[in-house]
Amino acid sequence: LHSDSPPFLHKNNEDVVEEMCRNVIRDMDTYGVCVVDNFLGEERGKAVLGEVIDMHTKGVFRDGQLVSSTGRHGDLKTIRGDQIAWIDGKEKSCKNIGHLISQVDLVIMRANKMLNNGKIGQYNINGRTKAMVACYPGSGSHYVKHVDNPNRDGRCITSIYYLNLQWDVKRSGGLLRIFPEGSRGDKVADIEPIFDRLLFFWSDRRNPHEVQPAYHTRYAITLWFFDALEREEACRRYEKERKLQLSSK
Ligand SMILES: COc1ccc2cc(-c3cnc(C(=O)NCC(=O)O)c(O)c3)ccc2c1
Ligand SMILES: [Mn+2]
Repeated sequence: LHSDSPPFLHKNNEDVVEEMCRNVIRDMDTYGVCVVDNFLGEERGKAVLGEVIDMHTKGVFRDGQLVSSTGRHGDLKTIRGDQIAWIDGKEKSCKNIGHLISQVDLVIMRANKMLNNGKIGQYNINGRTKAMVACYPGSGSHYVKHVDNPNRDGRCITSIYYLNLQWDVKRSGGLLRIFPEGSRGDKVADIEPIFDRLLFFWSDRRNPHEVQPAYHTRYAITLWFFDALEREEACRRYEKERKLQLSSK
């Protein structure tokens, strides 16, 4: 699952990107999950972290809070404790986040071209969401087991870049646990949200996952990549539902 990538300075070297793409394709085909460590290198990684911390300090994050009153006494149990901000990477105060996004794009679009005549895992990736910068505040915030794309909304790959220096799961929690489908609970993928780690996994029901309670501030940047066909069908469905709702008013 782990493929160490060489230091950043060679990153733009064609055959290094090529090699990384082959690892991503191999791991996605074999496990549906892929981890690339030292993705940007320490200097660039810290520059991205600096921009995220600045955003947090400026109060840019909004509660991603989804709550449900599941407790008997109607107490509100949080489903999701993260705070989020959407970034397209062109903002002048986010040029390092913008560079991270372009590097992840490079890997995904190259992988998309390389195998299965222009598809990765039978997908044809033609777009993505903006970057979701997420902060789990250290107060035991967590995210219950969920599937990112349970109903074919077009997202096929979840890509998460972690920013947490000297993160120790034993002390700080915040482990991402993926329960790959058909693993009958005995095989899980435990991903520590460590600094400069890039993670890919299929966004659909193949990868239910949870974020275990975090006891220190935990930062991550997520991009979801779209499969052209699934996205087009989802938008068509959405358009039809919208028209139905409008006509029934
Ligand atoms: C309707 O608007 C929104 C806006 C943002 C949303 C973000 C998530 C989400 C999904 N997954 C994770 C996750 O699995 N993180 C794993 C990790 O950090 O290691 C996460 O942090 C956040 C879900 C629904 C949303 C709906
Ligand atoms: Mn998720």
